[in-house]
Order: sequence, then structure tokens, then C-alpha cells
Amino acid sequence: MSINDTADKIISMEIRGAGKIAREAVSALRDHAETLPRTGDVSIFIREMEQAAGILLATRPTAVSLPNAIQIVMRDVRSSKNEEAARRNLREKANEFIWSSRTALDRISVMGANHIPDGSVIMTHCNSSAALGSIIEAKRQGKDIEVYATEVRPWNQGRITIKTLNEHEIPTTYIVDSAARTMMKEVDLVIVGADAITVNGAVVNKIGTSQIALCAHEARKNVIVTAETYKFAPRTILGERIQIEERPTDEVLPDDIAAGLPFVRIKNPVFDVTPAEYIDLIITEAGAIPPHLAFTIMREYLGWGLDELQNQFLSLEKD
Ligand SMILES: O=C(COP(=O)(O)O)[C@H](O)[C@H](O)COP(=O)(O)O
Repeated sequence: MSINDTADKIISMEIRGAGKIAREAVSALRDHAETLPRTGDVSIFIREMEQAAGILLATRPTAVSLPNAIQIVMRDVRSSKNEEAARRNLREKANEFIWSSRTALDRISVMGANHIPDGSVIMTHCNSSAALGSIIEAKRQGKDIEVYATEVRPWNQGRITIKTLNEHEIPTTYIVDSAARTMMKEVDLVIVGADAITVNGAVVNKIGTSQIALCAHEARKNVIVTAETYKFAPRTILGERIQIEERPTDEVLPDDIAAGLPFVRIKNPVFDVTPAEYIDLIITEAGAIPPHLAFTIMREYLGWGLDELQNQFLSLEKD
């Protein structure tokens, strides 16, 4: 798919969910490289690819999987000696990312399932392939499980979730978002995905996740986050904050109704932040970690955040 088509589909949410956004963006970059005529000048190729990456990066601001995936694919391209090497590098890195991101999901699903005891009642929120993968794998292992799935206003991603759960014949109860606390007493554990994880172990995920985590904490139920390592945000080491996407207000209330309510302001933040103290475990393809070990994942798997930090200090010393 072309860069512009992919970007449009990410903006309109036809392509959504942090993992899928990353894979589709990478595959669009790989396809885009193939459409560029050979000029023999590596700097032209890099410039064109940076421009394409910029279009994809501007689509949605919160899921850190998007800039991370682009960085993974573009990092070595930027230092390639000639055009052929740059092209080869991009193709190889893109294929590797897509493959490893799928492998990561499989690993997380197995590890996640191992953390779901037989007989569990699970609550999930939004539509996360990593969270659903774990639930489906638990069922495949023969565990007797049940799920409470929330509606997820205003986009109703919960409908995609219940459709998938239904396809796997997993008994599911569909509830409105505001029923989460009432139903928490029926639940044994919460499993959700992530759009970003910060250096202090806070998890950014679909709006409402933090309320559910708070209810789970109050009811002493475990909260498990399933997230590939590329959902961790190394730039938070440098103090960068995760931008919470605000979407159009007519997703919450149609414009014609809003127009008749001049004193009413509508807000539509679509992600929220769950502090580390409300999270029991983060399951990544590299293993399950307590949230306060987020830094370790960044250091081991996403080293460039630290390179940047190092470079910043080096340039300070030079000044
Ligand atoms: O919050 C969402 C999706 O939000 P939106 O629908 O606004 O993109 C998902 O929980 C995470 O992206 C993780 O998903 P996955 O595990 O599939 O990467």
C-alpha cells in the first residue's frame, strides 16, 4: 500500500491498534522504497524515505510503536554508504521487523496464557492483539475461562474484541465502560495491551484503562499488561512525554447537537496513563517483568534512546 493510503487509513482508524499500525507503516515504507527510481545518489534515497516516514509519523501521536518501528527500519539506512546498500538495508530491516513483531505476539500469547489460571474470569478493555492472543492461547490450552469485555466509547473497539472472542467460543460478557467497577467483583484478573510504556513503568493505553486498573487495585485483582518491546518509549528517559491523542469532538457528540449547547465543551482524549503502582506485570516477548524494570527493556532492546542520551551529554561537555 502507498504511504498516503496507509497514512489515511491510520488517521481514519481503518488501521488501528499499536502493533498493526507499526507493521503496516513498515510495510508501506518497504513498498515505497521499491517505487523510487534509482538515481545512484544515496542522499536522494534517504531524503525521500525520511519524507515518507514523516508522513506516517504525523498520523497518530500516542502509539510509540510507530516511531520505534520507523527508527528500527531507518536507523542503518541513514548511515548507508551507497544507494544499493540503503535499499537492501531498508528491505531487510522491514521484513525482519514484520516477522519479529509477529513472533513477539506469539511468544507473548504463550507467556500471557501461562499467567491465566484455569477457571479465570478476565476483564479486557479495547482491542489489543497481544491481550487477546493470551486469552485465546489460554483457551487453546484447554483452560476454562470467561471474559468481560468493555464497549470502549466512542469507537466501540469492544465490538471487534467480542467478535473475536465469540469466534473462539470463549464465553464473554459485554459491558458498557462505566460498568467496569460494578463487575470487577466477578473478575479474577485484568489483561490489556499498551500503546506506550514509559521509563517509570507507566502504561499508556486506551482511555478508561486507568479507571479499570484503579478498580482492580481496589478489589485486589491483578492487572497484566501485554506489550511487545517496541511499545516501550526510550525517549521518556530524556524527559519526553507521551502525547495523548485528542480526536474530533463529533466522535463523542454529533456537531448538530453540540451546536445547540453553546455552554458545553466536549473533550475526546483517546488514551490515558496508568501509573506503575496499578500494574502487576508487563508481559513482553523478552519475558514478564514488573513495571519498574521498564528501563531494562529499553536498555537491552531499544538501545538508541541511551545513545541519544549519551550524545546529548557529550555535546554538553564539548560546549
Ligand atoms: O489502545 C489500543 C488501541 O487503540 P486504537 O483503537 O485507538 O488504536 C490497544 O489496546 C493498543 O494499541 C494495543 O493493541 P495491540 O496489542 O493490538 O498492539
